[in-house]
Amino acid sequence: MSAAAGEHIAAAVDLVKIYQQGQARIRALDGVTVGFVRGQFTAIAGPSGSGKSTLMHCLAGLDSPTSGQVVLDGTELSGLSDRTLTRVRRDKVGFVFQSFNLLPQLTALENIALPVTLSGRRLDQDLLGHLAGVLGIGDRMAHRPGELSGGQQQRVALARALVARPAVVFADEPTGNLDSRSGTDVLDFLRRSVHDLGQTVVMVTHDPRAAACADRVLVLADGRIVDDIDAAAGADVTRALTGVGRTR
Ligand SMILES: Nc1ncnc2c1ncn2[C@@H]1O[C@H](COP(=O)(O)OP(=O)(O)OP(=O)(O)O)[C@@H](O)[C@H]1O
Repeated sequence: MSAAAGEHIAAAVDLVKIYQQGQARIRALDGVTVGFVRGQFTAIAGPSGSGKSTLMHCLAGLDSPTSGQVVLDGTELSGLSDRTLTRVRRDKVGFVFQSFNLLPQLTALENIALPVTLSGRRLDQDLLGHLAGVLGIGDRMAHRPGELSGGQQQRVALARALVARPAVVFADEPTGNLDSRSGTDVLDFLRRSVHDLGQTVVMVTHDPRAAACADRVLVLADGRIVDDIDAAAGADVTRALTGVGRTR
């Protein structure tokens, strides 16, 4: 897998994550090996408690595995100091969360610019203009999150995640708090960002319809990958997921 890690923008090798809760040991990840190629949209699906968020958090450097390796854009994450890990996350990763996670006191524009500013880089005005246009938020830039709808807030969060041109965008249930129309817009945008801008996107979802928008669907159960569906080749994702009652 070391060679594979070289071909992949993100890779995990034999990841194990054990949570200790009192006397109980919960094996949230049980030996996950997987690579993500550049410019692909991958969904991580599976039932509640199967380890989707844990896998995403380990891949993104938000959590550290009990054992195993994560390589993100050529950097092996294990053993990095908290400070270095924070910098790697800031420079290489864009995040989109179910709950938007915008700073309420900042305007939409300030929220979008924050990760770039914090890393000491210049905001790419052309990309910002492109993203604002595609997302339809150009006239909302001076608004604070409290003055925006949920769908608009998530579109601001998408612009924030994309404008720094991260190696990988990780999205955790990005449509979970949205009505179906706004959810569809978010998924369409993620697809376009992959196919038009070459962005790599990894999205955790329990929704088979959301997973069906991806090129590839990894199915987790009990901390293991039990299926790897090539949706780009026309596999029927909704049927594959719902047929076996795998999603919550
Ligand atoms: N901080 C923690 N401490 C203890 N156990 C945890 C912790 N985080 C997750 N777990 C456990 O690890 C397992 C995997 O959790 P995880 O959140 O990764 O699953 P998931 O597939 O994302 O679930 P959901 O769809 O409900 O969000 C579960 O059994 C969960 O209870």
